[in-house]
Amino acid sequence: MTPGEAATAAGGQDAALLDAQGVGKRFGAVVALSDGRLRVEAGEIHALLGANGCGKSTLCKVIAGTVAPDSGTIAVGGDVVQFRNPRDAEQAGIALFYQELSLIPQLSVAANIGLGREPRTGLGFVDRRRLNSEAEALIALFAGVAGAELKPEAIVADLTPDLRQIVEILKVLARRPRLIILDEATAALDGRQSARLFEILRARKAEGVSTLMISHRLDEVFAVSDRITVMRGGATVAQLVTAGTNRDQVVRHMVGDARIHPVTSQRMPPALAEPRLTAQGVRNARVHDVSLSLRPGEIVGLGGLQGQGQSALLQGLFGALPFTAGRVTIAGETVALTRTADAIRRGLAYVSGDRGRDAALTGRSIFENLVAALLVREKRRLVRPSELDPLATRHADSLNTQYAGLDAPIGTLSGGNQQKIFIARWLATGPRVLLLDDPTKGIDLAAKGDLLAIMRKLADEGASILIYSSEDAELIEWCDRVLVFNSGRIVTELAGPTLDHFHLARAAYGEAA
Ligand SMILES: Nc1ncnc2c1ncn2[C@@H]1O[C@H](COP(=O)(O)OP(=O)(O)OP(=O)(O)O)[C@@H](O)[C@H]1O
Repeated sequence: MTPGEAATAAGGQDAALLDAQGVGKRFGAVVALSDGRLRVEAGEIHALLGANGCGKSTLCKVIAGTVAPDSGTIAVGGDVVQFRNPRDAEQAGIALFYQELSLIPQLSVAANIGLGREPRTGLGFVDRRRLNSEAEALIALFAGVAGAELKPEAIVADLTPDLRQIVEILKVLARRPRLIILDEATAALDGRQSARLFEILRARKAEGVSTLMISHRLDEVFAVSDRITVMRGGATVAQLVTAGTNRDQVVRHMVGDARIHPVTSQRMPPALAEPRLTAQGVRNARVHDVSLSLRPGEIVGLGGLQGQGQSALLQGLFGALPFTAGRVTIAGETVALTRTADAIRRGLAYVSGDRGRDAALTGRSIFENLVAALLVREKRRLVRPSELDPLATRHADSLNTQYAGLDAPIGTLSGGNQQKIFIARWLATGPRVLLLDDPTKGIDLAAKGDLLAIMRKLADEGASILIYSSEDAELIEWCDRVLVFNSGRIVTELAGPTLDHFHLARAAYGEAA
């Protein structure tokens, strides 16, 4: 923007709450943003969409003062601003929810929420009573949809991913911003928690507060947003009014000419073979007396509200959260799954959507992250890149991951592209039983289609797949049958005509199909 144009923006009558124009940002050779443009009005909910790696998080970080842009202008309420750090942005009324979370795990919930703006006593000490009561009032916003563990004194490291995500949201709300920026804030939340968040945002909107939300879930975008900005390849390509557009148009802007696998392709029912894996009466901290069997070629879903034992079952089968009772068989043989290395060697693979906690070898290269599981499976200690390089490249490319080279640190990838690498890590082991724990968190629509195609191919080749997804649509469209969990138990099995949104919701809330 020229100085003349900047002056016009500053003097304009109907200045937007936020107006970003021509924002550019490079990281070394990578052009993260070439022409980021975004206009957010006061009192609106605005969605920022685009495929993984298209520059959404970088644009938000520029707006929130975390990343310094190379070019472009940002105006807040008509005034051109230059934020040197997040504190500057906060003073201008902008607060960002970080996709990778900005919490200090060793501190309490209240300390994290109040970080940097702690109330003080007359003597200048932190006023813990006020800190806790302020946190208490914020926590109450999620009353009834968050576990009782969410308390001001709780240590963040002890919380489940959904509760940590809620704490990050509360940390943003505590700052009372005029512009709330949420970078995939619902990724770890279940349906009820997301719905509550949107209620809160609508209430803020009525007070003139705006929200900018990044989401890969088009259902929620169409349910709550007023306007949509779509980015592709580092540039803004469309600015739309939600009521005047539809899913297909938005997706076309997002992917350009790229191809998307049809997500609803039909497949043959799996052959009736002997079970590959059975569990009888298994238990651990969150699983109470669960029995199931998985045949070769089957894709079986785990449904229900978040945190009902689905993840604990998958972790139990993988030896990460060993069962304390019951029996598991693989190919007819009783096995003790007490260590993940044993599970990997028996052909099991576990993909978690919680990339922060379970997946990343932080500080290591993409290559090391890709081959980590394969080396355990093969019991190999020495890495011979000449042998592994082609394999790593093939698997990294299988989900259309964007990366500069296999040597680049994993942390330089966008969130969704990191998740694709963690999925590829397990595909590289050639698993016979694939355990997927909400694997599509943060990955874009095209990659979801690619993942489904890969799952179907693996199943057609005889693998068995057990998948938990927080998105019912994935369970309905991807699975042969779905076991619905409630309080650590399977309450219903849905298949064929009963495998739909209605029956899933009814079973999740405690009624049998
Ligand atoms: N600190 C960094 N160092 C190097 N490259 C980076 C860095 N941060 C982002 N990038 C690159 O910039 C591009 C844009 O990343 P960004 O995180 O903004 O994408 P995004 O649209 O938010 O993606 P996602 O949907 O996967 O979260 C990607 O290619 C990413 O690898």
